[in-house]
Amino acid sequence: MSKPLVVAIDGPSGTGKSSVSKAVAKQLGLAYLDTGAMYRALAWSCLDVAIDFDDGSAVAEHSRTFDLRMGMDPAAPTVAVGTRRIDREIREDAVTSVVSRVATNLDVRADMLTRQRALIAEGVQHSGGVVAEGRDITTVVAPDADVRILMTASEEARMARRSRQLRVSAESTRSQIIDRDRTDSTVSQFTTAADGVVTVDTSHIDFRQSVAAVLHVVKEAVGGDVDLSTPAG
Ligand SMILES: Nc1ncnc2c1ncn2[C@@H]1O[C@H](COP(=O)(O)OP(=O)(O)O)[C@@H](O)[C@H]1O
Ligand SMILES: Nc1ccn([C@@H]2O[C@H](COP(=O)(O)OP(=O)(O)O)[C@@H](O)[C@H]2O)c(=O)n1
Repeated sequence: MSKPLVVAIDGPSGTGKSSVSKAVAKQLGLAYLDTGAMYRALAWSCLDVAIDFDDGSAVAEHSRTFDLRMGMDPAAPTVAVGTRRIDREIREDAVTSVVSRVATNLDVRADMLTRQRALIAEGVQHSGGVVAEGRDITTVVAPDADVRILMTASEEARMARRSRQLRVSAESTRSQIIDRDRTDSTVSQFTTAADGVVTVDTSHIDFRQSVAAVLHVVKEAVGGDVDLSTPAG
């Protein structure tokens, strides 16, 4: 890759952001940043040290001071607080059900913005670029990214994927994703594409086709600078 490449991908839950972003980062030899995992890590850490979620300033203060460490290798991304790895813990219901409470705290978002921009700069420096995904990457965190994509999918497709992924009923998935997206959308706009953002609708395409669709958008945006010949590892 001749020059740094930043790919920003946003979208609601279950559209395929994480899995597709990881595969694209692998294919392009870039770092991978899961910004949702950062909010999840904060929620986990607040639970761990028993911070009252109703106390917005205590949550924001904790966000500014906790020792969050993100590993950005797309083949094995990691999340830790200090030396404690919490990759599995942040996916548990206890965290999923409270994560929007920390993510809708505007002081928390300001802190995460600083952390995320620093991580993107690190990805550019060490890996020649980064694929960063979340809810506000194309609009707030990296509005100048070389490639900006909004992944969408029908509510049915998203619920079906999540229930398959978590092995739970579609109904219990509803509150996990639809209600959470509704709360999240009070602070970030991730259901319609902002100016210059390309929409990739994954409702009727499978995972491999979604990866190919994103790679196609990257290629269109940066042309010959991208080598798509290396197979994903
Ligand atoms: N285009 C697709 N078609 C079918 N399943 C998909 C597709 N993209 C992702 N998946 C699967 O759907 C589930 C949710 O994907 P994930 O990447 O976690 O979504 P998000 O990060 O947007 O919440 C995963 O099990 C993933 O393998
Ligand atoms: N850029 C981002 C990414 C995630 N988030 C928050 O973090 C939560 C978890 O994000 P996630 O990407 O792990 O969630 P899923 O889309 O995988 O369900 C979301 O529900 C949002 O509350 C955010 O506010 N801004």
